[in-house]
Amino acid sequence: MIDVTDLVVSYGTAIALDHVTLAVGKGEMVALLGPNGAGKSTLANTLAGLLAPASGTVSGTVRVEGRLALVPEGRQLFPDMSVADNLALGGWRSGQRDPAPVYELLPRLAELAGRRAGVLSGGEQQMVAVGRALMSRPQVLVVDELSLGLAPNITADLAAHLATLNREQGLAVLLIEQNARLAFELCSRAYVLESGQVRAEGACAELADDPRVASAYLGGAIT
Ligand SMILES: Nc1ncnc2c1ncn2[C@@H]1O[C@H](COP(=O)(O)OP(=O)(O)OP(=O)(O)O)[C@@H](O)[C@H]1O
Repeated sequence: MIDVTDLVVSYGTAIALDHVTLAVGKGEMVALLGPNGAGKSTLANTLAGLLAPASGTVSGTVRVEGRLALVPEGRQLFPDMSVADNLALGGWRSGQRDPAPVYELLPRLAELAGRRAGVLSGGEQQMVAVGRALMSRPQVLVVDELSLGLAPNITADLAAHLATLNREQGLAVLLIEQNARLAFELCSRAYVLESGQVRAEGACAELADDPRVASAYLGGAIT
């Protein structure tokens, strides 16, 4: 669903992604781990076509099959708009107006529909961000830091929703996370990005035993 080959993205002279190659197959859940500044959001934004041409230069190949939707870092909701209107914006490009399928998956959103997004809790806002992405009926979802600022039980609840979508609807997911434990629970494969380079990749079960990866979880450099 996602095929990235030799991707280089730089901001002026600063290289954010340095010859990155990665893939997400049909129905796969794949994790992308890495410390702050590794280039994770740059990759997410490149995949979603959000990289402003003026801010970055790009080379390499990015191929996406089907519709890709992004749950951006920090949710990026419109705080003064209602939950229903935030969801509607997610369906704007695909012409999908009916939120019923999203309410069916995330029933709490139906209860929150009339509330202003800005007054919701962090977990509720993240649920809106996930719901908004699902409004476009994507075949592949890129989630940039699901767990950011959320309590573990809220994160686990949202993660369970993603796992259900993957299992029941074959939604492919690229889960960008700093919480490696969560990523390894959900995903079968992972990549570790550091300083813009893929420094480790493989099955989560194997990566979890790799001391270099353990060091990356703690924010240290991979040697
Ligand atoms: N618009 C921009 N202009 C200049 N430099 C940028 C821009 N966006 C990101 N960078 C730089 O590119 C590098 C990668 O940033 P990016 O946000 O992709 O990392 P990240 O892994 O998502 O980090 P975090 O986990 O902290 O969100 C960083 O050094 C960052 O300072």
